[in-house]
Amino acid sequence: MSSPIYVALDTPQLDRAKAIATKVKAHVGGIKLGLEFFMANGRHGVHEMAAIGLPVFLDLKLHDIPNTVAKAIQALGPLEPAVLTVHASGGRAMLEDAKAAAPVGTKVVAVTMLTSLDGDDLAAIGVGGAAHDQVLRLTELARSSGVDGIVCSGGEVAAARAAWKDGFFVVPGVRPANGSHGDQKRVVTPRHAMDSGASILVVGRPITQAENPDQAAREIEATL
Ligand SMILES: O=C(O)c1cc(=O)[nH]c(=O)n1[C@@H]1O[C@H](COP(=O)(O)O)[C@@H](O)[C@H]1O
Repeated sequence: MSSPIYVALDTPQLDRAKAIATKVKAHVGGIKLGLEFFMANGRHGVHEMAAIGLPVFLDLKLHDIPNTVAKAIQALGPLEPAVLTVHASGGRAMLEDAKAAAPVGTKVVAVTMLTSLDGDDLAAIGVGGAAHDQVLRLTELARSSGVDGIVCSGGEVAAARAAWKDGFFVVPGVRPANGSHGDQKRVVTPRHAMDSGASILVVGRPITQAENPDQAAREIEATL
């Protein structure tokens, strides 16, 4: 079985993204290209990275009115990413239209609550209650809107999985024991996330900033 690790290649430099992907190729199941990479390298960059031969997770976290999101996804269609993100808080119509606009083979996953946020951040944007409840509310919205899965932290994935048995669960914000959290607030270890029901893990800096990215990926894979 291929590794559940998707390495987040958060860099504007195409050459650097290619070099890291090539180094870690044997120990990851796919690559994740996000806003930083896409803003700098666009569709051309995605094509170049796809040529490496790993599945591509295109993480653009689309969040706009339904028509705009659907048209943006249609425009991305020829890239045929394995996974594409939208924000669950864009609402039911946006989620339904996003799924309808995506290529058949692309999993559309809805970001529930960013792993960089905690309960205080929710309160600051006027959302009452705990992070856990907000994630479960948006999980149910995503499930009933027909997308393929969600993005959440490893702290909520067990409850989300219990509520949506065949959903696709993406867990970022994972750190090896004693790893630096950086800007992430809701963090668990990769092993904990997998044991709790994650389908795939997104791992960025613990691999990309390591002195030896291949060894870092191998060490994380060995804990799973
Ligand atoms: O959708 C994502 O991938 C995502 C959602 C989320 O809630 N939190 C989150 O960190 N991410 C992404 O996961 C990656 C995490 O990177 P590291 O913190 O460096 O491992 C980044 O590329 C983020 O954009």
